[in-house]
Amino acid sequence: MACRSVFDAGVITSEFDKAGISPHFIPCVWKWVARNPSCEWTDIPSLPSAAYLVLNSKFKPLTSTLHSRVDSSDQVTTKLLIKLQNEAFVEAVIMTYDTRLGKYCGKPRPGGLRSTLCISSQVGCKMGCKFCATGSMGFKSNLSSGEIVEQLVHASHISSIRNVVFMGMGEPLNNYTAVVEAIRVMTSSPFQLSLRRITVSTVGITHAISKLHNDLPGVNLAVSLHAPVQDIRCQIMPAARAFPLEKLMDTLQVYQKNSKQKIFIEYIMLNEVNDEEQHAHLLGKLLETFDVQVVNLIPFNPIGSISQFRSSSDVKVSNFQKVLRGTYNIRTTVRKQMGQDISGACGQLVVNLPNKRSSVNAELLADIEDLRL
Ligand SMILES: C[S@@+](CC[C@H](N)C(=O)[O-])C[C@H]1O[C@@H](n2cnc3c(N)ncnc32)[C@H](O)[C@@H]1O
Ligand code: SF4
Repeated sequence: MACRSVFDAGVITSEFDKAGISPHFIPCVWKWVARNPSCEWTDIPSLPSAAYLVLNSKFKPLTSTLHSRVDSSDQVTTKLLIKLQNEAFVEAVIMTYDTRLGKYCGKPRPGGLRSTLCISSQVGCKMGCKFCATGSMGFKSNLSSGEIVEQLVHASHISSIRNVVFMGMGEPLNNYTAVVEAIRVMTSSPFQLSLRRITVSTVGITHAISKLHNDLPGVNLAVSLHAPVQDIRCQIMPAARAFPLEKLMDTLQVYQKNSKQKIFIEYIMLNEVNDEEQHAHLLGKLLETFDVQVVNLIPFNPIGSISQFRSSSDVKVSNFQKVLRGTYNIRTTVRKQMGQDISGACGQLVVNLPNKRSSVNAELLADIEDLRL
């Protein structure tokens, strides 16, 4: 039987419990592994002897390996290709921000560093969005909570990670239990990230959005809306049939009422699909009663022959932005293009080999990071 990751919190808690070992020892194990992923269990001092037996028989320090790493030419973006125990690959992207220079920077000065990590929650995705290469893969497997946390462990050996965004491969709310468990581990010792610095991006899985605030109060929610009306949403995002726009907006109203948190809205700009002035007005009206942190207009990243879409012209994107800002007073940004030379762009990945294009969206990280400043 395959060994489990020690970062699978539920599994290690239950195994320790069965062996009569206090759960208080778990953060100690995590601390050692986070510091030194190739440690031997016997390196960890002061554990009860039963703990060494359990660790030896059931767990590996890390179940995934860092297969390769590619830095962008400006060294702002680093893409990690991580091999899972089941031989599948996922990607994670690190972006480094220099707080003193006030921009993403490849050569940060000491003390001015903050890094954001974009991670994957699934291999492939069953949501099938027509503009997304990950969607075209279909669903392959869910990551365990440990495999999700291990992306943070690998990345932390390269950079000091301050923010985490679930905007890599997969639909995080479609792997809800593992994602919630992983976030709880990330916010506890030794990682101790603040929930405020973690963002979950979703296509709009309504029943999961309803639970999110209770399970993770304070976590940020980004919604990939992409159309202001149901029929366009259905054309480009098959999941909209299962999670209709009206239901989604009702769910978001309740979410905001309960959480008192602003939401991030993602809107991919697809030529002659959802990018006309009338769509901007419909979107503005749809969002009028919401507390929106920002609408991110995302230039479509071509995914070769997989998709029939084209990116909207700069003029159309700019007009769209003007309507949302001018008429509806909604903070609206246009996604920066980043990490292109290492294929670190939104939705472009079908991961198998190191040089294939990436689904991890470096531009999104930039927008989220900008808003934290
Ligand atoms: C890859 S998804 C992962 C998170 C989640 N499944 C979601 O859809 O929000 C992250 C973001 O990338 C966007 N995206 C997907 N394919 C894209 C493409 N080809 N060009 C630009 N953005 C894309 C998605 O719409 C979403 O807003
Ligand atoms: S955009 Fe998100 S939900 Fe849609 S197919 Fe890609 S990963 Fe899945």
